[in-house]
Amino acid sequence: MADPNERNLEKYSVQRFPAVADSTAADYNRCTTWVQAVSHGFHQQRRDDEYLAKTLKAYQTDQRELTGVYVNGGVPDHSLAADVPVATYATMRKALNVGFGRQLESNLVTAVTVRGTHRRNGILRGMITADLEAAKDDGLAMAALTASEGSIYGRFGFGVATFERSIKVDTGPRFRLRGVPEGTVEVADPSELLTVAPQVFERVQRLSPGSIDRQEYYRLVASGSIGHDGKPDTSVRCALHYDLSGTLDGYVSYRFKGWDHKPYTMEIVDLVAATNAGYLDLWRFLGSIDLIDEVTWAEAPVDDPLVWALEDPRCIDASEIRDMLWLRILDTAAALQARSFPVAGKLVLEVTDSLGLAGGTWVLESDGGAAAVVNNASGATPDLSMDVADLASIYLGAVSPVTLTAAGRIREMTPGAALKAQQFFTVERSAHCLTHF
Ligand SMILES: CC(=O)SCCNC(=O)CCNC(=O)[C@H](O)C(C)(C)COP(=O)(O)OP(=O)(O)OC[C@H]1O[C@@H](n2cnc3c(N)ncnc32)[C@H](O)[C@@H]1OP(=O)(O)O
Repeated sequence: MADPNERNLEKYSVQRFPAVADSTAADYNRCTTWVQAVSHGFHQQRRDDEYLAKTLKAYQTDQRELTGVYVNGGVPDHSLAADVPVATYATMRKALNVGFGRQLESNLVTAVTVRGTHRRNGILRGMITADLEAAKDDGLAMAALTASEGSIYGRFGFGVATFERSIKVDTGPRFRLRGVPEGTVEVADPSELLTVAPQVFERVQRLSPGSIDRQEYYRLVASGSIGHDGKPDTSVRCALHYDLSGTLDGYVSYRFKGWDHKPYTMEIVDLVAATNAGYLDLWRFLGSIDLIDEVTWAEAPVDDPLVWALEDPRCIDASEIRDMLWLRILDTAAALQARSFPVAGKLVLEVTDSLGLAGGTWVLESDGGAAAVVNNASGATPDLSMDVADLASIYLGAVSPVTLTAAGRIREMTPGAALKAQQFFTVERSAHCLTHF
């Protein structure tokens, strides 16, 4: 642990190891015990061998690095054994779309748990500070996570970078979309998604600011190959969208909630479209399914073209707008240089960082398209001053710097600089992330 107090050093030891899927490998048991500890931490059931095998296979494909924190010395009789970690943490590396097609390799943090009997001893702080420092030392400029609670990660410099919301769409007679279909939709066997889903998502990843490249698990879930219990989910159905030239450019996988659930509802498992037409045509299809009154989606964009395509936008009952992707800038100059800024000009940004990873004052100069140059400007008077978490929140346009100034989070030293920064950090379409991890 990076920030260990003496007590923790004596009490705990940390092991970091790659996920292995080979059940005959020496490390397999350590990995399965680690997965069981994660299930425990998230109040899920004990996992059976099938679930463990499938999960570790997917983890190995993603090259996940697992961290476990173990109690030193003995544990009391009858309690969980010393080889069961009291805390878990995992990382993998995936690309983040930072706007205008640019990709930034990022350190994805997931599976963070600390056993209730060891909480609030600084174990999370130790794990996360060590990992963020190591990721930066390894040349990464960005870390990302999705959070179980909104109060945990701001203190570590993470800021909300995308939102999502749950929608219920009334697909009764008033469900009508403007325009006409620009392709065709065909029903397919869900197993087709094992190959099709990653291909379609690869296009979406190139086109969508805020998108994170998906882990292996997604194609398994979308195709019904694995459900929450590790068994195949035979209730999953799927439809594919083809553009006018016959190229497959979108899919939806969905399941019926059952005849005892009223209104009769189709629940979207995954909806991915690489074209605007594909997205709307898949909704046309969903709206046309006989015997179904409602379609629900828990991962809908907040800025959703569907609202504006519907003749009656009140068909959508939206609730629970939630923070989704949280970003943590590890290297300010590298993260800014990774982006393309759509306006030309210059901004001087002061960034504070309580973990000491990304703080400083930077001159950002953009030519309005191809290049952004970032120079260290220590001593210069900044136009704007903000915490590194706030820079993460404006980085893909999740919130306007004008709003963060009004909230007292950003300090504007040069009048008008917050509005200028809003224009700088604009991306080509509202950031949305379809990848939970
Ligand atoms: C990316 C993901 O995986 S998100 C999933 C996070 N995991 C969960 O929600 C599972 C259930 N919860 C847990 O396992 C634990 O309570 C954790 C992981 C959230 C926290 O672990 P702990 O080891 O207790 O945290 P730690 O003692 O290092 O606390 C670090 C700081 O965060 C604060 N903190 C920890 N948990 C919370 C919380 N749930 N809400 C608000 N603040 C919190 C602590 O007060 C402490 O603050 P300080 O250092 O500024 O004084």
